[in-house]
Amino acid sequence: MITIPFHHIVSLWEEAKVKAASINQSVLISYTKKIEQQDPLHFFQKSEQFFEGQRFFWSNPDHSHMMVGAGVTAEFTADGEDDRYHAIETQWKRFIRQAICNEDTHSIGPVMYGGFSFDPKKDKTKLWDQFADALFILPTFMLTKVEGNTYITINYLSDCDESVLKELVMQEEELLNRSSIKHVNTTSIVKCLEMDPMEWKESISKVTEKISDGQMDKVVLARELRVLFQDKVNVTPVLENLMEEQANSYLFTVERGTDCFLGATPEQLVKKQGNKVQSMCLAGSIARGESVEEDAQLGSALLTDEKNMHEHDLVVQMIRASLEKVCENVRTPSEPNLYKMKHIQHLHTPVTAESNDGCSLSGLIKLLHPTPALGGFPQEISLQTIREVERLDRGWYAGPLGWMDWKEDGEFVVAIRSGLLQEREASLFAGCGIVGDSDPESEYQETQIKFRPMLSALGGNLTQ
Ligand SMILES: C=C(O[C@@H]1C=C(C(=O)O)C=C[C@H]1O)C(=O)O
Ligand SMILES: [Mg+2]
Repeated sequence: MITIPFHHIVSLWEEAKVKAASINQSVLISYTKKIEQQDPLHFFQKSEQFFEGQRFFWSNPDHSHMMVGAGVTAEFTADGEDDRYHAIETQWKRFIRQAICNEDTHSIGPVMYGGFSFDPKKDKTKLWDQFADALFILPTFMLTKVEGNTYITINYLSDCDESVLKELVMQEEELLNRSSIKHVNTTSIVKCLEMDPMEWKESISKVTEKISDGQMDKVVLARELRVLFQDKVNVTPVLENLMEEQANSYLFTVERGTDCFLGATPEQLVKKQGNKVQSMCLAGSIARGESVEEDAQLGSALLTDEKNMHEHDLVVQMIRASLEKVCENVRTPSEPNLYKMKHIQHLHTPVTAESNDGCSLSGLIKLLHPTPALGGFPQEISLQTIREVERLDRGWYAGPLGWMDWKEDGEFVVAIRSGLLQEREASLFAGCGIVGDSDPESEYQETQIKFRPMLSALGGNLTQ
């Protein structure tokens, strides 16, 4: 095991204190070191002993980029700001500009993670109290696994005491030691409560009428499933199940005290790396087949279904038009392909582009969110309709969730196929794109399928 030498921690801290005194504000010290291979899930579980309620997990679909955050060194919020995306990025830039990093950062360096609620203008309930409309965290420890290499980063502030430094080194040693930990099981589900399914179907009929009247083209309506458990849910085995079952998905977990928002989403909102920009149009859905033949039949039915193609095309048009405002060479294939997960298959159109100078990741999120895959089209009237007819508090469900590094590059997903765990309860969310010829019963069935990834990871099914 390679740990970070105490004298390095101290000498960077002393350098930071001098700088802090000269600029009259506390300075971040960020130390990154390459370490032996570590299983990120194991690290996530180990960090529970010091940082329960303060952990983060991220994996991209092919697991070539995984991150685990533990502890909170700094927090960024944007209450009352007109542009919450820009406000967060501005705070981050200022904070990072003064940071002292070790030379050996392997270009990993400090990374903040967090997310945005779906719609800050929607009336709030207590459900999402722990998740502000914009909330980002710089963790104390970050384990990063990229392209098979593993790194540990420690983030601390110049104004901490020397005793904190000693504690950090002790914690790091403990977190990285390979001693095995007790395997924990998921608890059992006592009850699943569908929140007003009849009313939800009625709201679909109302919306299809508005669409047929020509008021708008598409609105995404979501609903909630409440799950009650025997005991408090431990997040590690749930995450393990998601990892095993949900191939082709991003995995994410954000813990806030006793609440935890997690999911396995297939949907990327945007990734920016230098001037390279990627996004994804994902809309239009059908079940997976029992056999290879049935699966292929369902897939080709989806690719030729007018209703689903329309649902999808609205997303492609909007994402293209938004990116064209700030990027060159916005490229999409002319036809969607199929994107398959364990329980569902979608129409999928990948998007690539090159950003112009001055185009930031926060600017891209602002332009894109919510796309018609989660909001509707046109954007403002569909959001207004959701505010009026949807009964649930979406909170961070369907919002942008991701991370940003010290170069202001990063990746954000759309936080769907997700749930909010609160000790012995969970709220799961699923929605679907409503267009003029949507049938309430088949949209209802589509949401049933979309609940399955989370429900299955929690050890249940919809007959409970
Ligand atoms: C809204 C959700 O999914 C979205 C809606 C889809 C649809 O209606 O076909 C497909 C993919 C997602 O963009 C969800 O999973 O909750
Ligand atoms: Mg749909």
